[in-house]
Amino acid sequence: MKIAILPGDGIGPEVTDQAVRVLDALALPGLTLFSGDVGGIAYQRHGTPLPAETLEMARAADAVLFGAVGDPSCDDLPREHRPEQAILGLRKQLGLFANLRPAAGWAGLEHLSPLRPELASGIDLLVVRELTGDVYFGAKGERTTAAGEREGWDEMAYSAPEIRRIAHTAFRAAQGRRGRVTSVDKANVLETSRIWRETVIEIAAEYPDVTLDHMYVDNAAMQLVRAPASFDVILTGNLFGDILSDQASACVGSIGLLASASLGERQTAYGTFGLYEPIHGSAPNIAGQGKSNPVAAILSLAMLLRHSLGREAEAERIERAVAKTLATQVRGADLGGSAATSEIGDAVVRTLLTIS
Ligand SMILES: NC(=O)c1ccc[n+]([C@@H]2O[C@H](COP(=O)([O-])OP(=O)(O)OC[C@H]3O[C@@H](n4cnc5c(N)ncnc54)[C@H](O)[C@@H]3O)[C@@H](O)[C@H]2O)c1
Ligand SMILES: CC(C)[C@H](C(=O)O)[C@@H](O)C(=O)O
Ligand SMILES: [Mg+2]
Repeated sequence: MKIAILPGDGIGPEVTDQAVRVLDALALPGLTLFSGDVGGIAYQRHGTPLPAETLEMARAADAVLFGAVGDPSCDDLPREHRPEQAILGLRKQLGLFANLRPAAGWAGLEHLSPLRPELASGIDLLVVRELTGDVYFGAKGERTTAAGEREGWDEMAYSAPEIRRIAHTAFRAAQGRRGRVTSVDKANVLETSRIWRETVIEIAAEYPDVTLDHMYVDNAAMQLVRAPASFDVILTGNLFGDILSDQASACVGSIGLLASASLGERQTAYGTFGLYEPIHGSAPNIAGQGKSNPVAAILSLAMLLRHSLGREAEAERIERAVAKTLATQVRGADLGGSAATSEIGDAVVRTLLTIS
């Protein structure tokens, strides 16, 4: 079993280190770890945010554990050199079109949500975000208007095959959950969303056991804070999914808690090849201060073990260790506590070793 570790920038290395410690504590036989540069650090060392050797390392692995990319000192670079291009390039080039972002309320953390505690504790949803299409990957550029002013433009497109495959992911996920898919779009305005909605309806016919409803994204953003427990699976495009998943993280307490899996079609000897990362970014405002919450990275490792390595028992063991750690008040500043990043890692490892 090969895992490529790509820590990246800012708090990426801090939180990934803690996830790797948890992985080490499991002492899985036959596991080899490789690590590579990605993002701003890769640009500094190799002149590109996604060096060919990093991409090859990811391709050759059974799974990728990714930290975060983003470096404010790169903000003025041309787009192709900016750190964020690395994660977009990995997703696209590895065919990782299905991004799973689960968000569930944590017992004992309800008071950290800006929502009323009874609303926060009822949250148990999965954002299924399409990850290799939409306005992210359309043509883009800058031009001059007739009046001689600068104008930026980004093309938004979704093809029916792209929509069909992510719809299948969402319906299958709903079958293993509460059997409900809410497809989120902007079909009252966007052509991409009209095709999206019609295609999702077509695929729904193959899943008579799943209930489908549709919501415009503006209403979905409102319902997510008004009645978050009403959502089971949220099926949506790349841009809307990016935004709604950060919002869902605040509803359950902190962005430092939300993990993700990015999956494609490639099967390995042990499961589905995938890339696993917290939904948060490189958080330059707290990087290097031991203030980052490594829980999202540790839970991303659990998703890796589940989906790519076929290690459900170990995935659940990590999830139980995290739940117990949070329950014992070992919490970082984002959760109102004072534990440092490494202390949270220590506590998860310690707890892991006491449960089977
Ligand atoms: N997949 C990725 O690599 C990814 C994801 C999102 C943003 N980014 C990049 O990260 C950089 C910063 O972006 P941003 O500030 O908008 O988003 P961010 O997610 O990095 O930070 C948003 C806020 O949440 C806090 N936060 C994030 N993760 C935390 C954690 N684990 N523990 C405690 N607090 C945490 C930060 O301190 C900040 O206040 C940008 O360059 C952006 O492009 C990368
Ligand atoms: C860094 C950025 C390109 C990325 C995205 O928008 O997909 C991030 O916000 C995420 O959620 O993973
Ligand atoms: Mg995001």
